[in-house]
Amino acid sequence: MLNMNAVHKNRGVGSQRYSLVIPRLQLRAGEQLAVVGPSGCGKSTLLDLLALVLAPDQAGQFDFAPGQTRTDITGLWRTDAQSALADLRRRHLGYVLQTGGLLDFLDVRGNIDLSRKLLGLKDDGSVDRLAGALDIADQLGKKPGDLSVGQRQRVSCARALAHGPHLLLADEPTAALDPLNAERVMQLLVSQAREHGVCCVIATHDESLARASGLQVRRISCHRDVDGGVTATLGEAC
Ligand SMILES: Nc1ncnc2c1ncn2[C@@H]1O[C@H](COP(=O)(O)OP(=O)(O)OP(=O)(O)O)[C@@H](O)[C@H]1O
Repeated sequence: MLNMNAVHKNRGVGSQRYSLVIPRLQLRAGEQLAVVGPSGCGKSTLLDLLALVLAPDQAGQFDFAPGQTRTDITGLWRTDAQSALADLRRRHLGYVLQTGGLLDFLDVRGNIDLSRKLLGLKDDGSVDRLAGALDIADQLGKKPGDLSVGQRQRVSCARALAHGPHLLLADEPTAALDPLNAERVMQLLVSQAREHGVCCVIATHDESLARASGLQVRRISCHRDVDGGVTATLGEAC
């Protein structure tokens, strides 16, 4: 479904330079992957490349094929095809942010339904089904500000899944939670993605939680170069 080969992203210059190298990343439908590594190693940078919000500086190959059609993502960035990139994001991607990213002026139902509304999808009961599965069915009428942090993260997970994306990305979805809630949210997220056959990539610093949740693990490792900058490389599954 997604293929990356020899993809590079650079940020900053000189001793402040940070480079992410992705030698190879192949995602198949339904695959569940955790990207782990310490703070600053480039987990968010990788997710932003996958989320089509950050352009690679170099790419041997970067293809996305959520359905029958394969799209050359590098070509879209080269030609600055912003509306095509936005369309792919809207239709095929779901994104869970570290702190939820919910809209305060919408209630929980409105937040979960947002990704469907943007695509003009009619109510098919999926908002209620997801709310039930994520144990927030009794919170649908509340505003995000009236929820616990764990409930907010579960709403964010429901929102990211409601429109039936092919690829679910989650950036440290459990970092703000206590260990018990972290385990619960991770398990619900993974089981919902599995039930819906959604491929997911979850960035986390918590490798043991990722393994306990049944995710395949790939580490990002960093080394300092002679110019003082840092190169980070996505390793193979370990
Ligand atoms: N907009 C930016 N401009 C320049 N450098 C940046 C920018 N955003 C991030 N970086 C640098 O890129 C590197 C990777 O950052 P990134 O946020 O991807 O790491 P991370 O593993 O997600 O960190 P954390 O776990 O703390 O969220 C860091 O060295 C960071 O300083």
